[in-house]
Amino acid sequence: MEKLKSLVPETLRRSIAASAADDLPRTCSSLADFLLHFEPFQQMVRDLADPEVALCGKNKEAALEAKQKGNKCFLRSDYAEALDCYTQALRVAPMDVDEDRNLVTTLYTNRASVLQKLGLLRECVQDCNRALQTSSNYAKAWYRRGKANASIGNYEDAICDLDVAKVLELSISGKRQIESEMKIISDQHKSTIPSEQDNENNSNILDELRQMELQCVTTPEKGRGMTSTSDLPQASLVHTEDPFAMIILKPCRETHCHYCLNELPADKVPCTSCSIPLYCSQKCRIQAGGKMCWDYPSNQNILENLSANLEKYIVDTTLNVESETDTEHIPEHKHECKGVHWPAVLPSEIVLAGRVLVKSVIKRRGSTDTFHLSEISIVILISQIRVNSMTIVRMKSIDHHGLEDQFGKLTPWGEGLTSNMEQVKVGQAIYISGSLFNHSCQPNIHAYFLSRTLFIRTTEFVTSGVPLEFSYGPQVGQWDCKDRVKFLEDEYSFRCQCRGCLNVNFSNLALNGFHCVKPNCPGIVLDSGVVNIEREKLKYLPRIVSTSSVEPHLQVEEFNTDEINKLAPHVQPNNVFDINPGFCLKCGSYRDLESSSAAADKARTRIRRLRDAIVSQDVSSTVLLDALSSLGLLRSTFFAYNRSIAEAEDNLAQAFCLVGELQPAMEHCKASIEILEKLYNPNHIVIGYELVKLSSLQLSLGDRAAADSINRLYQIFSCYYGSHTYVIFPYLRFLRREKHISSLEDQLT
Ligand SMILES: C[S@@+](CC[C@H](N)C(=O)[O-])C[C@H]1O[C@@H](n2cnc3c(N)ncnc32)[C@H](O)[C@@H]1O
Repeated sequence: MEKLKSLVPETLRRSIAASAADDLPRTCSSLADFLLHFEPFQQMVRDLADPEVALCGKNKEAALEAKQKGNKCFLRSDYAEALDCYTQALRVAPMDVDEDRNLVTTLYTNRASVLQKLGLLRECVQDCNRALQTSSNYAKAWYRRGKANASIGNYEDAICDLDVAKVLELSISGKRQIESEMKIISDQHKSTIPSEQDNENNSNILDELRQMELQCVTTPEKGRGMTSTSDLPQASLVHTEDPFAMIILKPCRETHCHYCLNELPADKVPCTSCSIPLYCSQKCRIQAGGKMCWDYPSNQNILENLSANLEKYIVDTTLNVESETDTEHIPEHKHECKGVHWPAVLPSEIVLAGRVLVKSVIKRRGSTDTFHLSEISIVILISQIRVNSMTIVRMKSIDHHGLEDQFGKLTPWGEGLTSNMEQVKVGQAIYISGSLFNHSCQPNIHAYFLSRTLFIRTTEFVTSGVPLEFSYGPQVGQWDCKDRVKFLEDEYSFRCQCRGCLNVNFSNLALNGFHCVKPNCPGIVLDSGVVNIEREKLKYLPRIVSTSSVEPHLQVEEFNTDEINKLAPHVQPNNVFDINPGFCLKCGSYRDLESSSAAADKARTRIRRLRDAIVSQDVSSTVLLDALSSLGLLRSTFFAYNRSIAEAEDNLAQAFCLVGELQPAMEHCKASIEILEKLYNPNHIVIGYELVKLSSLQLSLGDRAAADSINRLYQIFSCYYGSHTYVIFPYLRFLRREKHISSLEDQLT
């Protein structure tokens, strides 16, 4: 692709780059004309579309080779490697429905053995199901399913599985062995007390989604946007939606399901017609690609000698998922499957545009409208995708079992939760209604994803008619106004008109502010970048602060009294000096920002060194002491709520944790939270993440304040994720359970 791009004449490239909207039809047509008559382009399309040459065709020889490798790994007990080999073999194995026992059946059965060895018993049962769906008379697969079902306590299924295996087994000795195993399982079954069902969290999402009346309103500043016709309490679910079209991002192609975007399990399911996508289940495979071309084998020949119950059991086991799956919607992968697999070679936005087009074409079939697409509409579509698509993110999962161990032993939280929560970008999607929500750097709603479904919740009480806006990325508290404005202009090509950017705001000044040169003065000193963007807003500030209330002739709605109150202690109430870079807003003293910045940069370099040491898990006392003295310098140079101080405190908390000194770790963690509470707000999700770290340290130290921290973080997460809190942050259960255990211990002592 890059090579092809470099072959487009420079003049043509320049004329397209410099095109105004009116010129685009002409310049784009020139590019289309050029490519249509350009032989290397034609050849590339031919190569990509040729199933023989293309990357994604099935290949029986390659599948057999990978299978052999898998068998060898299995024999030398290298199960992890065997798992990879069988999965690779399944990706390229063709579905030979004519053969008595096709390769796919054997591969799923072999992989089931590996999964059994690895203790992944549910996954083992799934692979047996897949094997039986292609060859229902395969005794070995029924037998393995029975053994795995017995191990996870599904005794009734296990007995049925072995019963079928016994019928299919040809040798008398084999039948006897199965019979004796059935007897053992049956005895185990009788001695087992049925366990209580975990009924928690079965709430129906649709029940939660009240009949919110959202309406689309248009303003000159932001175009269309969404509001509610009634007041909305905090944490209300206001919108859910499945994407019109979606694409998995390239870095996640081997790790996440290509349909639902959840992390892939050990029993990955490849596409039956090509070798590219991987799914977490058959259901996702079918949703993505539609029902595939092969038919299920008939069960007729094995059903003859069986009881009616067992007959029904076989039918249920071998036909379950496929027949139940709703395939009404338009499958995204189907038109890309076989021949060339475009997502492997083209940029995500182009593939997404292709999926939008296919869906539109299919939807119009049957309607009388004709569908005509010119080069210019494709260009518009692609640029609209840039503006309107949403990036689907996932919270990187924490290993719960590891967590449980840590709680069990109450060991220090070195590698656990004192590190920051990480989000992974997994997909890009078009949501038809979701893309009508505008951006705010101080949002009042929060968007998140469960598999590919978008959910939107209020994070504060929202009065009817107030715009509902989530953040497209930057937020007040994270960056100052000029950085946010620049980011949004670069990434989304609009100048932000949100409340966080238009109004006076404490964080916009504090985040990168300097300390006054007088050590005891609480005033803020601003640099020229901040002054330039804030000067207009600050013009009214001294008068507002001096009267402690907003003067009637000023536009009241533009001033948030909470923000003014936060600023009041740090600025001079009387307008006696100008707002200039380097001058304290409280006492007017001058600070030489050039030399202060140079000194602060050195301190930040030493903090970065500490960060590197944390990453390599090798924190020496020299690095730690250096960082501590740098923190002192940052505190005397920067304003008390400057973000660099919060970051230094956070790094020190992690470093002390790593070296096993939990008390100072906890103090630094608290200091970081104190700053972030001012920059964001005390109930912001960022504070929730910090409280996870703090509470885990408090638990390790046996500090009773852990209970309050855990309650607080639970409140914050519930406000952002409502009934999905535990689905998104499963470890919160462990924290709450541990809090409960500590409080019981307190009662005992
Ligand atoms: C995903 S669309 C939102 C819906 C859009 N307003 C419409 O009329 O279709 C994003 C576009 O909305 C506008 N927009 C969204 N948030 C904005 C904001 N805070 N300030 C100014 N324009 C905004 C920008 O034009 C941006 O490119």
